[in-house]
Amino acid sequence: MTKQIRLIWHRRDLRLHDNVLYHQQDDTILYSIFIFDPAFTEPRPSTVCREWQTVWMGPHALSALIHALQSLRLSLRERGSDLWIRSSDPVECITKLARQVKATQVAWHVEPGWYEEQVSRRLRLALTQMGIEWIVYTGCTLYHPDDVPQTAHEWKISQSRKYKKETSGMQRVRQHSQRNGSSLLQSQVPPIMGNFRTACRNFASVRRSLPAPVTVNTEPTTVEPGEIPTLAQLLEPLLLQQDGSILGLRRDQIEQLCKVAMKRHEEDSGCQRGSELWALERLNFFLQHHAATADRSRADVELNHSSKLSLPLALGSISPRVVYEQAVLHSCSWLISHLEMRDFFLYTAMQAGSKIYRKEGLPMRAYKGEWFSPRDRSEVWDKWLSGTTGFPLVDAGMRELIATGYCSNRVRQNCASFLTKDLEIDWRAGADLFQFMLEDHCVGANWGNWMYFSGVGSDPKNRHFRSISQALRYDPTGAYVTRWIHELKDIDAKEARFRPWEHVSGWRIPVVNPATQLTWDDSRKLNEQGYLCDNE
Ligand SMILES: Cc1cc2nc3c(=O)[nH]c(=O)nc-3n(C[C@H](O)[C@H](O)[C@H](O)COP(=O)(O)OP(=O)(O)OC[C@H]3O[C@@H](n4cnc5c(N)ncnc54)[C@H](O)[C@@H]3O)c2cc1C
Repeated sequence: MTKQIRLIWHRRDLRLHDNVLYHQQDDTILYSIFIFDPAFTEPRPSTVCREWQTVWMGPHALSALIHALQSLRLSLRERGSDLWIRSSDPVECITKLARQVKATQVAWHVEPGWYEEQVSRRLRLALTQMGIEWIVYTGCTLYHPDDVPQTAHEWKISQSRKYKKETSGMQRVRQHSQRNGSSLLQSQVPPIMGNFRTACRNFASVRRSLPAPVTVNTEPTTVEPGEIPTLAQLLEPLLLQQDGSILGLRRDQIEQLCKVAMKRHEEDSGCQRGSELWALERLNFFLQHHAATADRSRADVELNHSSKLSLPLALGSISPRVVYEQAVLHSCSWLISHLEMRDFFLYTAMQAGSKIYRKEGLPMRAYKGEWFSPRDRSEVWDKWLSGTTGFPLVDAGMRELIATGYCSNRVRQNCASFLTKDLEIDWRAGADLFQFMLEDHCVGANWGNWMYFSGVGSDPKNRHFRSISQALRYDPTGAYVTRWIHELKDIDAKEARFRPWEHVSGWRIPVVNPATQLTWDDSRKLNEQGYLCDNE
């Protein structure tokens, strides 16, 4: 029998635990590679307007990626293998390397996203022509695509409360199928998130996670391992850009963002934030000490009010199934619900392909509003992205995002609602900017949530957040906004944290009428008593 040689192409699956690519017949020789695709670090046309460019992986995301790769390489070296690193087009690189090591198979994971699927498709074609076997698995979701309903009928019946998994038997037949050549599912997933989650829960079971391999069977080669680029090297193309060309950002804004990310990168190099080891420790720490008392209504999650696992989940340095298993052990049901929510957006992205980038989105019903191009509203666009709209919750969120690449779900929702429903700017500008800024960017979660909160996604309620009322409810002491808005630091009046234009001399004029940022009840309260905070 010919010796099996498998080349493993790592994408957003930067882990050894629960990684099916490392589970093969014992005598298969394994080689692993990660490729920096220039498409992710070099400017590309933005989704929102022709004149602007964007960069898919911004400084914060690149910083975490480097940590995750350093850690994965070390783990592979400890197991007798290595992680090869290259910077080039993945298809050219893999086909060349496959020839060089005489690979009989190339294996990789599905990644939601149109471009990501196109690269996967090109590679499948090239390998088929070369007569090399290819194997594509799905490892990013909680529920495996082979286990969820496959037909419109199955989706429908499994949404019913009366549906009984044990009596159906439909899903058991598919339980052990692993191979999945295309990331597209066979039938349309339900457009409403709640229906999707109920159907998955009723119909499918979460597969048991796989252990990390103790050793990785490999053989010496003449292949150069390659260096992991430094953050400074990866940021070079970005820093060469002209003023305003990247999503309208000024050069000084880009330089500042890179400076902040470089500083954080150094600070985080000890713990290797985003890596597999960091993620597993974070999961245990959070579940043991904080999950039971986390107040998930907070805009401010600084004190462990949420898991902060979005970064390793986006990089694939932690498996959603491992998070699930630990959440079950600690009876943390809300965390499981959030993983299901994540699945909904990933499945939608896998299914919709390039449609998630359309202005009209994937609406439940046609969107009736008007959107302006951010170029036509460049002044307010700049105020929104730099955190100077005058509204503390939105401004704090954007400033936290710039400083860390992260802000809580509540804050992201408010920033998205404000841009699209108050400033009436095309939602895709916001999604492009978040893609560039977020450390935890994930195509499905980012583009899906943006569609959802701008009214062209799967939100049946078409929510419009009133940012002052939201702040009163979710940041009632104003602790969050004072942390990020230094102009509010020395102001004692609590009311000023919600309506600073009334209390802080020289405060910028808010970009929209403040009355639009209050619910009807809060508006009445303000009119009647002249203030919003009860203790003043
Ligand atoms: C406009 C907008 C853009 C977003 N972009 C992204 C993105 O690019 N990447 C990303 O991972 N999340 C995104 N989210 C979802 C959410 O804000 C983050 O996942 C969450 O804030 C991460 O914090 P956490 O890990 O502490 O979450 P927890 O509350 O602890 O939740 C656990 C995990 O569940 C998943 N999750 C939770 N909420 C959502 C959600 N609404 N949608 C999808 N997954 C969810 C995440 O993987 C998260 O790590 C976005 C939300 C909005 C409103």
